[in-house]
Amino acid sequence: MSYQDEANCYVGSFPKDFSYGPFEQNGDGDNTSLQEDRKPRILLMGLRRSGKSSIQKVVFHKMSPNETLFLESTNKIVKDDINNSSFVQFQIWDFPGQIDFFDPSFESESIFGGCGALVFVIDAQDDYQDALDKLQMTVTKAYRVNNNIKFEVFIHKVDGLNDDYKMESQRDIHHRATDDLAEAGLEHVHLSFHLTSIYDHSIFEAFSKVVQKLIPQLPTLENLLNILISNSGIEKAFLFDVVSKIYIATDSSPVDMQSYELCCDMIDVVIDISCIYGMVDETEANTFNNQSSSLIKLNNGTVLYLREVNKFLALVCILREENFQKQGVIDYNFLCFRDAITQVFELRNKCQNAMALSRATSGTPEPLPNGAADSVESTSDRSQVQLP
Ligand SMILES: Nc1nc2c(ncn2[C@@H]2O[C@H](COP(=O)(O)OP(=O)(O)OP(=O)(O)O)[C@@H](O)[C@H]2O)c(=O)[nH]1
Repeated sequence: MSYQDEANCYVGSFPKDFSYGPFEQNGDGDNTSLQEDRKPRILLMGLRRSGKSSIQKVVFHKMSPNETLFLESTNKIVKDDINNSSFVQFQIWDFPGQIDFFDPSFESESIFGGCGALVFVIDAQDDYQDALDKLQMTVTKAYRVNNNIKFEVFIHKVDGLNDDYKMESQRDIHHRATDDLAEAGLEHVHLSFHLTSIYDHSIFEAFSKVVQKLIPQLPTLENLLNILISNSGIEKAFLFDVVSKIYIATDSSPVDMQSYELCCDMIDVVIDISCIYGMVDETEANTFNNQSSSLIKLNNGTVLYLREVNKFLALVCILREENFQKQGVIDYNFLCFRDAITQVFELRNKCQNAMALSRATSGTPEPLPNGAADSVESTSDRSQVQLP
């Protein structure tokens, strides 16, 4: 089986969680629209000018941060399909800052019902009391409709703040937001906080964490990465979605921002070089393919090693130069790793296809072929609504 075939294996129907592979390859128009409707949603909310549209444009549309200065205010919900070009597939809904939950036209059931994560953006350069009030209102409203939502608070625009003030703001916002929730009787609701800016990699890192929480196979991917690094003398390994530079998994050692930035930069280098020198045919859109790999030796004795996993995913490893002498072992272990990942998603595909088939024939879901019903999936699947 070629690598391209392997990538195509991931195509399938994924009713609730992340889908793997472009829908267009499915070749079934009706099925495609069904899948589009069932894609998990990430909602971007927050006050006006807090930076929601900028985040979406920078992370998923390669807009340079400076260009966001010219973005116009959003005045209706903007739905953005993150698919086709990327391994990770979902929808991002960008809300206007002035949204009014008490407006009768605000369909909270359908908006929050199928939502996987709600990202609330707070402008840390501004007075954030109003934002905290809005956060409390938003969480209360959303949690009542769907208690499976992951709530993520981005303390945003921290590029303008010094380190002490950043930490102080985070502590203060954390404290006040959790107090507000406790007052509303929602002390059990968990909020995750991230310090972010579009002017550095923090926004990509934060989005990686949001996306990871919605990938049901994450523990398996982490385990596979742990096995790979411990048997190959690798210090840190990231599994990247190449297009968005979101890492969908890493091994269980702590992530330090510098390592992540190095790996992101390496992906940029590989893509740039591939675009300049790797294009066989002028019409070729994606030059990152099964032949892609790269090795960069830094002058501090560290090696960065990139291998493609499939059309959308790359493994980027950081290791000491002396450990790279056994490159054969690393390469062999990588092939085992890639096989294992393929199997994980093939199994996932089979389960999803079986569920889709049983739905089509009987109208009610049947147990998964391996007998392991995915409770999270079925719960959320029930709450999944058709898009307006
Ligand atoms: N310094 C700094 N400015 C940012 C950052 N992110 C966004 N901005 C700026 O914030 C302003 C508002 O950004 P938008 O993305 O339009 O904000 P929004 O939340 O979508 O605004 P509405 O559509 O009105 O709700 C723009 O001028 C951006 O350039 C950041 O990380 N740091």
